Amino acid sequence: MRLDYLTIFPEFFDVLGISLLGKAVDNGIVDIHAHDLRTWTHDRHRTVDDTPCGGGAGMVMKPDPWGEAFDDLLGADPDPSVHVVIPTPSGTPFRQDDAAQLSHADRIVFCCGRYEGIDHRVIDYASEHWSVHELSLGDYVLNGGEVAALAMTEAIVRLVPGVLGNPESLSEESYSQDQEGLLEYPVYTRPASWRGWDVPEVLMSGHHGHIAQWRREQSRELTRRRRPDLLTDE
Ligand SMILES: COc1cccc(COC(=O)c2cn[nH]c2)c1
Repeated sequence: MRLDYLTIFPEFFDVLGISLLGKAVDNGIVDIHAHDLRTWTHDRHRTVDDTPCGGGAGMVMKPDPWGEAFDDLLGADPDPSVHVVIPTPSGTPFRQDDAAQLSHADRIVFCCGRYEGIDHRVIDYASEHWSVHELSLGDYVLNGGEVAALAMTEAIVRLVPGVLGNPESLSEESYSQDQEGLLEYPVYTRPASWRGWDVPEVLMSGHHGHIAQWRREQSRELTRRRRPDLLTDE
C-alpha cells in the first residue's frame, strides 16, 4: 500500500516512521511519501491561498498547486483504484467500516486542507479521475487536515494484514462486528487488588462461559449508557 500526503506541513508525517507503522514501512507493507504542497507553487512567496470569491472571512486554498501535484503524483489518467481522502469538518463521518474498506486500497492520497478549505473545483476535478472521500473525524474544527489524516492512517493501516503482531486482537475491539458492534467491555490485569479496587470475581473464576456472559452484559450496559445510537434492537 502506497500512502501520499499533500500538505504545507510535511513534517507532521515524520511521526509515521515510529513504532507500528514504522515496522510496516521497514518491512515494505506500506510505502509513505509526504509532499510539501508549496513544491507546486511558482511565485516568490510560494502562495497556496487566496481570498474567498463571494467574500467572507479567512482564506481559501488555490486550486493550481493541487492540480499540479495531482499531475505529478497521479498523472491525468482516471483510475478508480486510487483513493483521494480529504479530511474535512464537512465530510461524512469516518468510521471503522471506512477504515476497513480503505485498508484494501493499493493507493491512498491524503489531501490536507487548511484555512477555510480547498477550492471546491479541486474536489470536482479529483472526483472525475479517482475515488474521492471527504471524511470527517468528528464534529469539531481543526486548523488543518494533518492530524485527522494521521488518525485515519493509523485506523486504516493497522488493519492491513501483517502490520499488527496478533491479528486476533482486532476482532475483540470496540466497533468490531465480533462485539456485535458494541463498545468494548472493561479490561483488567494483575494485581487482583489495587489501591482498594479488586478485579471482578468472575474474571478470576476461570469459568469461560460466565466470563463471556459477563463481558457481553458489560458491553451492552456500557453501550446503552454511552452510545445508545449503536444499539439497533432498541
Ligand atoms: C479541507 O477543508 C478543511 C477546512 C477546515 C479544516 C480542515 C481540517 O479538517 C478538520 O478540521 C476536521 C476533519 N475532521 N474533523 C475536523 C479541512
